[in-house]
Amino acid sequence: MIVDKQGSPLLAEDNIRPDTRHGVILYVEDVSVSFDGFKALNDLSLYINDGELRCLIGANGAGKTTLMDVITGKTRPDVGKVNFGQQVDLLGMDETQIARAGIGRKFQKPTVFEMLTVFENLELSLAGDKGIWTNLFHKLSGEQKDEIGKILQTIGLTKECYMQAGALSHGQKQWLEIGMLLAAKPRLLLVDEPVAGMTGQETERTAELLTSLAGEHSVVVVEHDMAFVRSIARKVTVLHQGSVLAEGSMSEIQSNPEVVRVYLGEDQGAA
Ligand SMILES: Nc1ncnc2c1ncn2[C@@H]1O[C@H](COP(=O)(O)OP(=O)(O)OP(=O)(O)O)[C@@H](O)[C@H]1O
Repeated sequence: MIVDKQGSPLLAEDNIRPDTRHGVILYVEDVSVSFDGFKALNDLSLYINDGELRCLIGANGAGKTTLMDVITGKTRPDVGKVNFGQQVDLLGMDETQIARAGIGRKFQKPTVFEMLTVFENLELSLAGDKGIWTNLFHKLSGEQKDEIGKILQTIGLTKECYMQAGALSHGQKQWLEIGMLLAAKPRLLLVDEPVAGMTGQETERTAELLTSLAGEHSVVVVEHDMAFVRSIARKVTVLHQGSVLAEGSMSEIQSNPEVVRVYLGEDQGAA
């Protein structure tokens, strides 16, 4: 769930409408980030199209997390431009404002409310900004119930709706958290290693889920599991030493000698 500094859920109504008339929802241009003189991002440029599903890969330390941190306002770049649509300058906004603008981030570890049911978790993400307990006793409108029903269907947890979230499998918790993000109707979703620790079946289901979200949402997935990346990606961006090394379809990436040398080399058998 996306919350503001007071812990209140951010609402879909808070979202602004990014100008995507050129088909691009996220512009990252010439961005550099240094930590004590070390360049974690080095003159990086990247464009995410409206409604696309993009996979971001790269060795440990390539800069993937730093890039997500820059987009979501957690880290300020030394130089560069980051725009949501053509007009909205994300570098002039803080983390809460960026989340409110319609950029949702899912971290690797699920953070659902374990003591509450699946339904209640979604209810909290959807309902007003009056604090958790008021929200739980606040009567949902028919429209809100429909909305939760739709999200439950999307994340495949309709049957588990009255189950305590703590009793869900690891994969189900990940899907619930994606559902909680969806309640805020983000235009752009950043998803960090969604299938780490999942069973084969859960991984397949996650591939279907993320693929189904593209179109209505733009989705950027950071993932090391190459089989998973191959199963969902239409376009892959490879980061290396803080810059974009290559971009293209999975087969273009796999046959790029530079990518094979610096990233896929030892993994090529599995990839
Ligand atoms: N707060 C920080 N202070 C100093 N160095 C940092 C900081 N954050 C990241 N770095 C360094 O920046 C580089 C890029 O890190 P980043 O976490 O973005 O890589 P990554 O591609 O996400 O790696 P991983 O796949 O391991 O998560 C690394 O060398 C890391 O040690």
